[in-house]
Amino acid sequence: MQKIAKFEKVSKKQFVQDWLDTFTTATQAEAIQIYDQLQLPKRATIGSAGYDFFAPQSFILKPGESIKIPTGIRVQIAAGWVLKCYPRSGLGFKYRLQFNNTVGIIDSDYYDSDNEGHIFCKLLNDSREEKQLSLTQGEGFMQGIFVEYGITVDDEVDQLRNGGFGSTSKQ
Ligand SMILES: O=c1ccn([C@H]2C[C@H](O)[C@@H](COP(=O)(O)OP(=O)(O)OP(=O)(O)O)O2)c(=O)[nH]1
Repeated sequence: MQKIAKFEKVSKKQFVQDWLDTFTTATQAEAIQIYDQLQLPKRATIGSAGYDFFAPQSFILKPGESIKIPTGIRVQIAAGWVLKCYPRSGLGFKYRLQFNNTVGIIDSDYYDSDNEGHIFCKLLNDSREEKQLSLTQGEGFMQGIFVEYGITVDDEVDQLRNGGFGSTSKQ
């Protein structure tokens, strides 16, 4: 198996800033407490492809509701690889849990961006059976899979990334 990546927590400063931007009623003390309890993503078994990301905080999602989650995690990825994030299958089966952006693509050069490569996720409870999703802090909610990719033979891109969603189209 090729070892091509390493998960880390973003800095406490970055996490607190992003947490308070996202949850405007949260306090700094709450954000610090959440940061201190963050766990790095893990695979459940030797044969699992997906690294489970664990909920930084408990939350409830009613059908039709969505939530943006600053995971507190960044990842160093070798060139030529990408991390693709999906909802955990069990939550998909039970609640049709979706990402607003369908799949989270985490590029290797996101790590060096101005938000430290902080991975965010936007979840939607798309249940058609009026099922409310209740997730406890520390429970897995998304899985990330490292995938190798290629580029075209005439690819000459030389632009550098600095930022999250939509950053390369802003320039
Ligand atoms: O669910 C996601 C998807 C993306 N990202 C981060 C990592 C990724 O490297 C960066 C840019 O994402 P993407 O390339 O998918 O978005 P874009 O809107 O096309 O932005 P860009 O113009 O920066 O490529 O945002 C997340 O944290 N969570």
